This record gives sequence, structure tokens and C-alpha cells, in this order.
Amino acid sequence: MSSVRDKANRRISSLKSLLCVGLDSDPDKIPELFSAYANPVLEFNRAIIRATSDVAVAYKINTAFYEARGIAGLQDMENTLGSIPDAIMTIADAKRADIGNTSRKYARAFFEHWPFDAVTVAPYMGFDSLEPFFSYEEKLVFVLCLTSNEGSADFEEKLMQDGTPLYRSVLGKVASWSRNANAGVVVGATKSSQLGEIRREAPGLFFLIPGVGAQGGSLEEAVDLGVDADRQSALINVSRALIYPEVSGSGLFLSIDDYELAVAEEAKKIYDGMRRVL
Ligand SMILES: O=C(O)c1cc(=O)[nH]c(=O)n1[C@@H]1O[C@H](COP(=O)(O)O)[C@@H](O)[C@H]1O
Repeated sequence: MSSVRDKANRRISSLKSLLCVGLDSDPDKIPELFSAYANPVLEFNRAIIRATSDVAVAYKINTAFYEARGIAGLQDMENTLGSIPDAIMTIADAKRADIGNTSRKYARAFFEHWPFDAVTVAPYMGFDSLEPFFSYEEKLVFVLCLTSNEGSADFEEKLMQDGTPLYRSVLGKVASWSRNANAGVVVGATKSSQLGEIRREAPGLFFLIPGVGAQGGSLEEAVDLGVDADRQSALINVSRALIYPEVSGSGLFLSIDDYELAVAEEAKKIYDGMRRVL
């Protein structure tokens, strides 16, 4: 069993949480308060980590938010990765994959240069494009299966000749490519009508389920339908709805402590919602 999977499942069982905090940290959205620092995004991320680490099982760094800012963004990504406690899983949401020779470099980037525990990858270039990721048997590789967006209808949900949707074929392949139980799939929380059936088809895969909060997916359904028979092996990601909590009263957060408190309250609400179903 992949040691990353073990680490995540141990934390899921002990905390009774599936919370994956999405660090989609956008300089245009983070509060003015952080602009006093030389690296506002890094300070923001550290505040989010402090506010959520007691209930988080994973942090997902969506690389787009860092790559968009060039070298400075990548430096923030690296320093953020270094600020996450060891017991908590780290996911590079990079959505990579290319011909094998190139994927080997992507895998090295996100598993070695930046020692993430897991990475997200896209399936449509086939086995040789994903094998370099799966060859890291201790890590976790999340393959996009049925995504949360409307565009999932364009390809993923298209019916094949045998009448089954394309994402089901992805699911079967990913299960067969898993080494040392290191494969996972991404299924959107907005697709709860298919989530239960996908879990039944793939009882041994680890699930990453984004789309709760800003995209409107149901937290309770995501938990109930996404976990495996041991009520483990699933993470529910929340990004915007958690890291940008609504301000009450004055309309402004007066201090970073205030901000952390608001994020911690939001995390606690999500955590309580999860525990009720778990
Ligand atoms: O792979 C992902 O994480 C992902 C897959 C998917 O189907 N839908 C989806 O929203 N995501 C990511 O999950 C996060 C969702 O963010 P919020 O909608 O703000 O919670 C973003 O980082 C998305 O890029």
C-alpha cells in the first residue's frame, strides 16, 4: 500500500475528517491585510494553514495560481509546501501528462524537486503518459475521471459504442494501472448522481472530490457516496468557500488573527458536516 495513502487514511480515521483545503490563493482576492508583508500570498497561505491544520487531511496547491505569477509564484509554492506539517498530505494540482519522456520530467518536478505526496494528471494521452507517475509507488496519482465542470459533457460523459460513458473506461483503466494501491480518481462533487456508481465500480481507488462550496456540490452526498467500505480513501476539496470567508459586521477584517478565526470557523463547519455523515 502506498505510504501516502496510508498516511491519509490514518488521519482520516483519527480525525474523522476528509477535508482537503484548496490553496487556490489569488493575489486579487486575498485581504489587503496581507499586503504589509514582502510575500503576501505566502503569509496568506501560512495563515490558512494555521487556521485549518487541526482538521485538514490534505492541502491541495493548484499550481496555476502560482505559475501565473512566474518565479515569485513558484517560490511561494515551494515555501508553502515547506510550511505544511508532515502528517498532512500535499497535492500538486497540476493536471499534467504528456508523452512518457516528458511525463518523467513532470513526475520528477512534482514528486522530487517539489516533494508533493500526490499529483493530479489528465488521462487522455493514455498509459505511457501516466506510467512515469504511477512508477512512484509510495505516492498517490489522481487521474481526472468525471470532472465538476459543465464541459465534462463534451468528452468525459460521451457514450462509447457499448453505450457506457467514456469516464467509465478511464475508471477501469486507472484501476488496472494502480501499483501498490497508488491510484486515485478525481470526481466532481457536482456529479453526485454518478458518484455512488463510480465508487461501486472502483472500490479500491482513492477519490479526490472537488466542487463543494463555490461550485454548489453537496458536502453530505460527497462524503456519503465518496468513501470506501472502511469510510476512508476520499478527500473532499474546498477552496474559495473556505479560504475567502465572508466577513461579518464592519465589512473588513481588522487583523490577521480575525481572518484566521473566520477561516477556522468555516473549516469547523465543514468538518462538523463531514463527521455527521462519516
Ligand atoms: O482536479 C481538481 O482539483 C479539480 C477537478 C475538478 O473536476 N473540478 C475542480 O474544481 N478541481 C479543482 O478544485 C478546486 C475547486 O475550487 P473551488 O470551487 O474554489 O472550491 C480548484 O482548484 C479546481 O481547479
